[in-house]
Amino acid sequence: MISLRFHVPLLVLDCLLTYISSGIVYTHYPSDLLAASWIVSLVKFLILGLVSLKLYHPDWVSSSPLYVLTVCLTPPLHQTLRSYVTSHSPELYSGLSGSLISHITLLAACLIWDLAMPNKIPQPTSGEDSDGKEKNRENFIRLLKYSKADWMPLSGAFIFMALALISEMFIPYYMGRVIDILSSSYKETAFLMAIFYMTIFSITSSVSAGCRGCLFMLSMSRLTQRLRRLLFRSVVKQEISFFETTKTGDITSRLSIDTARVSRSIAANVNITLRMLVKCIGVYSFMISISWQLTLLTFLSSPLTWIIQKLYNHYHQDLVEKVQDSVAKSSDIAKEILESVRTVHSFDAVEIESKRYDASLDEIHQLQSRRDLVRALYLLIVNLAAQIVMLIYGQSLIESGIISSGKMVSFILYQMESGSYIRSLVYMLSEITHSAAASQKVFLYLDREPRVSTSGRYRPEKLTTGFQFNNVTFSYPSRKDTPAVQDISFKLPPGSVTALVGPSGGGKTTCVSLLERFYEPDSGEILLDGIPIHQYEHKYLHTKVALVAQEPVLFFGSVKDNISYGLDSAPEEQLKEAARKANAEAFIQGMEKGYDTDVGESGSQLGAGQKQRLAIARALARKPKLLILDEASSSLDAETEHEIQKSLSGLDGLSLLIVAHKLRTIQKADQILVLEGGRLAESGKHEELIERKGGRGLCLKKDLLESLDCAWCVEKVLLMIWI
Ligand SMILES: Nc1ncnc2c1ncn2[C@@H]1O[C@H](COP(=O)(O)OP(=O)(O)OP(=O)(O)O)[C@@H](O)[C@H]1O
Repeated sequence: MISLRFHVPLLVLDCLLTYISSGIVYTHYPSDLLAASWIVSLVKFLILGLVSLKLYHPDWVSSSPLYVLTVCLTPPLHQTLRSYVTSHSPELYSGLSGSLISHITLLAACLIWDLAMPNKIPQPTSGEDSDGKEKNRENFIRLLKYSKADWMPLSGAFIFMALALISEMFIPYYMGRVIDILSSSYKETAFLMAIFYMTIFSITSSVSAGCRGCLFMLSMSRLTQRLRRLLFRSVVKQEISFFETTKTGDITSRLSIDTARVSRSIAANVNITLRMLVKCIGVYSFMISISWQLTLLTFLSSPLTWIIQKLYNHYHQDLVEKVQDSVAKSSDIAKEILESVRTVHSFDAVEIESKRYDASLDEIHQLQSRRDLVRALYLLIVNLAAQIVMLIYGQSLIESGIISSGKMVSFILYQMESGSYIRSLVYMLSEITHSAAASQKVFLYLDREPRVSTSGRYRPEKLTTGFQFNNVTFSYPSRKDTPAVQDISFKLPPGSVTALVGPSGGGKTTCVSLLERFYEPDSGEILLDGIPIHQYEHKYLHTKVALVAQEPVLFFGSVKDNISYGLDSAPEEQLKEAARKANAEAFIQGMEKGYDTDVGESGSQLGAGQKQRLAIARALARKPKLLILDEASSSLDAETEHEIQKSLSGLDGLSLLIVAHKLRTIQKADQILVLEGGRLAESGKHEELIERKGGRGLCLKKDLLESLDCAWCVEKVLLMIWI
């Protein structure tokens, strides 16, 4: 933002104009210097404004008039404030010193703005595309748009913030006055007035600060909530491979930490901008009015502070990122242990796992301590350097009678205030740098479109010919060069039962996932009634295809909630009928509250067989055209399985696709598809496959036997004996 091509000519011209115009105006208005200083500023603004438009600089196109306006307004504003508040007689800045101070103040503000809103922000590590440049400003504006709904509390917060700041600024001034009154000839009225003003400003500042904090917190939490809601919606609709390639810890940390940080950044940015503005015009006006020499000295120490700050920011940012990573890692560990607590207990690994978690906490602690130490050192160096220089010089000014000790006290208080301001500024600077990165990450997820499109709109009244795989080939995104299924073609006619069999890793589950549209085939097509399934409306398709997995996932809630899961509305009779067909009605009615019984977290209050029957009922409640049972009867006894199959086969037009290991399931299937190494090795009815018993699929070789999973081997052995 700071450009020599822009600032140096402007400063020179400003000094020249101030010198000439002050001389002219002074001769015409010797008695009203306040009015004179406003006229000088107006003239300067017109000329400098025109010139600044010529001094083209890309970064300054939008903000140059603001810069000129601030430079021109600061001196008369300062004079006016000073004459009203302190009864000082106004004076004209007639040369280099006045203009220099205005420019330096503003340049310092620009520098801080530059630091607060750097052009380059840390790039996300996820490898997602991003242009990076100017992104943080764009993100900030986008965040402001998200905050539109909170304009009332935010405006209130700004007003209270300005009030608090203005009141704060007057307190040190009146403290200095009290000291001066006490150390010189005591005047009671002046003393009481000073105390009165001090009290009024203190009360106003405290009340306003309280209201400001409250309103900021309110709008911040509302924004956080809004962002979380949007982010969750966007994340949860992503395709399955997104969740396979993105760590859960990453997603949850974006939902919880990054969203909060991003909303905080609004308050932080506004804090910086407003505080800079009010402090620049206010605190530094007071400081200059007390002693311009000391103020200049404070400014001269700024480059040193700035260099230290740059170094600090660089190191601190690195540490903050490490802390964030280790926090995410630690929550991943905790999650993993808690999710597999049964295994941990059965292997008596409680102590080992606790130690693993302890180690992750220790790592966080070490990193946090290092970060805090660096911060403490930084503050110490910055504050000490500035204070010592100023105190030594201040003492010489008092000794030579240039300022009174009361004024020196006021100055020190102002300087301390600006010190505390720098502290919060530094905190907010790092906060803003990280919130820029955080908002980048949040927006990346918010803007991410699922790779599996859900834009299909086709939803016919009637379906007639069923599903069909046409030369389908697919590789998982994480294993691009090894196809999980290759050139597979088969049909699932309405009303038929198809068994998918084969050794582990053969591609059975992959076929199911493709039917569910968890992934998109790399080549070939999956058709429903001759139309590619991606052209169907997403919700419609998922009522036509229902999946029951081997270990079905149930959700916390009642039996009824679980059966009607995902359905907008379903009459109770429809749910009961589904439960009946799934052979679940008897056990549901046997429960204390029947359909209203809670199933516990993830269905923990139900047995494995009951869970499977409930999951089958949930699938049937949607009245699907294709029901996929992915080893879904593994926990059912033979009789229950038989009952379920009987009721399912009675359903008109329902195709069943069964990923099976059980002989009895295979025997009854209309077609058996044998998948090996991702290819369709054999297909046909049970009898046909047996007739072809010399064929590959049923040939029992020793090496093949070893490579197959246990259940499949048992099936083969049984088949051989049976044959
Ligand atoms: N999410 C995944 N990411 C990468 N590769 C995968 C993924 N899921 C499966 N695979 C691989 O794809 C191939 C087919 O796996 P698939 O799960 O479809 O076989 P399967 O016949 O269902 O096996 P199982 O009977 O053990 O479930 C295997 O080589 C497997 O390692």
